[in-house]
Amino acid sequence: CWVLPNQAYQKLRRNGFSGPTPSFPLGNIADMKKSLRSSSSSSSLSIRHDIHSRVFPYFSLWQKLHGKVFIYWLGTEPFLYIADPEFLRKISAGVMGKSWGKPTVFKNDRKPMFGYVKHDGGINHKHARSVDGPNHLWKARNRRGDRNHEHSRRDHSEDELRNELRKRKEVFKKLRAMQMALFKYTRYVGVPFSNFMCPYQNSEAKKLGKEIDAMLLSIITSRKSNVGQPQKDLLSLLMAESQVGGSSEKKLTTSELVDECKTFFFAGHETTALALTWTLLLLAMHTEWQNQLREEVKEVIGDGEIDATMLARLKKMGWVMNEVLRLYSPAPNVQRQAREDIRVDGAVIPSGTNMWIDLVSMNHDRSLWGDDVYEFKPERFKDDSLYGGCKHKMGFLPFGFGGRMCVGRNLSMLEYKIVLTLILTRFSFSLSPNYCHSPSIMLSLRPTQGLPLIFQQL
Ligand code: HEM
Repeated sequence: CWVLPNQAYQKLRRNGFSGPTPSFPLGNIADMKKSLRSSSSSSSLSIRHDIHSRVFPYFSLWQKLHGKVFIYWLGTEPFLYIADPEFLRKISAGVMGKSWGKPTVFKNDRKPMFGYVKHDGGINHKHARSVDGPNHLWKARNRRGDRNHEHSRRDHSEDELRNELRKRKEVFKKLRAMQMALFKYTRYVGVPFSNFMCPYQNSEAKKLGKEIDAMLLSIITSRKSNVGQPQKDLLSLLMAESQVGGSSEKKLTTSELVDECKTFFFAGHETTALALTWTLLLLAMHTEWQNQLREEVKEVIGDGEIDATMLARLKKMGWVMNEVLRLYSPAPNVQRQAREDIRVDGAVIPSGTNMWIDLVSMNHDRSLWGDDVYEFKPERFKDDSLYGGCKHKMGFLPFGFGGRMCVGRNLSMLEYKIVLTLILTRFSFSLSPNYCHSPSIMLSLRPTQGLPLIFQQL
């Protein structure tokens, strides 16, 4: 618990990395909790986008004392904190995809959420294909002019649909409850025997995990037995994709399908839904951008049916999405674990080192973005659609980087544009006077007090 991590820590220190002093067995967790408590008491009516010191107050403080690269401790696990894109470039330059893993310390804690983390040696290739698969199938369906979606829905017996919808709602409710339970529990990540510190949350998460698996299993099994009456939704597309070619290598097992569903909720649904949520906030505050996007949708799509090629032509909407991901990145950090020694500027980051890359800090770094860093300015992506004028190519990583980059980025862009198009063509919206700006991290970056909006039908 202590000797090995401490040896790793000493190696890092010898290589010139400093950081806040840890104590046994919590590491720096007590300081982190204390600083969070004082910052979270400050939900406010004024909306400021410089959120770093609010959502990561401890990192913001330690940066002032130790710079943009330092060591801190989660329990008995040392983490190398990184908010310097040049340092990140250097350490990732010579690293092959397989030499990066996810910190093992998170593996067990998050198991009820993502069964797939067992494939830690790299992205599960079946998984990657199936996440991108719906995208291809969606395009293919539209190319073929197959518009039988509604039709096939009607074919499906009403009772079965109702039954499945009820189960799906229940699954979502339980997944959300599991997230809350796990969030409290994972605050003691890295602390030896932390299972006993939050026994209720821990057993609750495990219980919910089992219930969710059983419900998803029953949905998949009943889908499988309904040959010839497919629903055209993501699960069916995944199931169809897993059958394509029919070879056993390509097929997903039922338990892999269950894992995929959970991944879609946490890695896929949550992130895209939050990107849309923050977009609604920013568009409610900037009605000129609401109007610009509405105009663009009118020009590109008109009254016709949305298809993938049209979505690609919604350029301004793409800028808005990027600017939202910059200011309010739903995935606020990226984690890595070195699987081999990494050499950087004569120093060595030893194999096994955990790394915590702070995306919120880099997205709000004045030295990378300029004096307008806290302003909502989608036009910064006009001439530089990938980096928005960021002074460093590794300074804007909303979907991560390298071999472990988000496998759902294309899908999320499609979902985002479809949903936003549907909202913009039906409603105009403004911020409710009851809105309280309360961004905080609960695994993802969320408005903890919700986002009340006033909608007006167009
Ligand atoms: C706005 C939406 C999204 C954002 C901001 C986002 C962001 C991220 C980030 C930052 C990572 C970590 C990458 C890394 O470690 O380098 C990640 C990983 C991942 N994302 Fe996304 N994501 C989004 C949507 C989606 C969607 C729709 C899916 C589809 C299911 C998805 C599936 C995944 C998976 C499976 C991984 C893990 C990859 C691995 O470590 O093997 N994401 N995402």
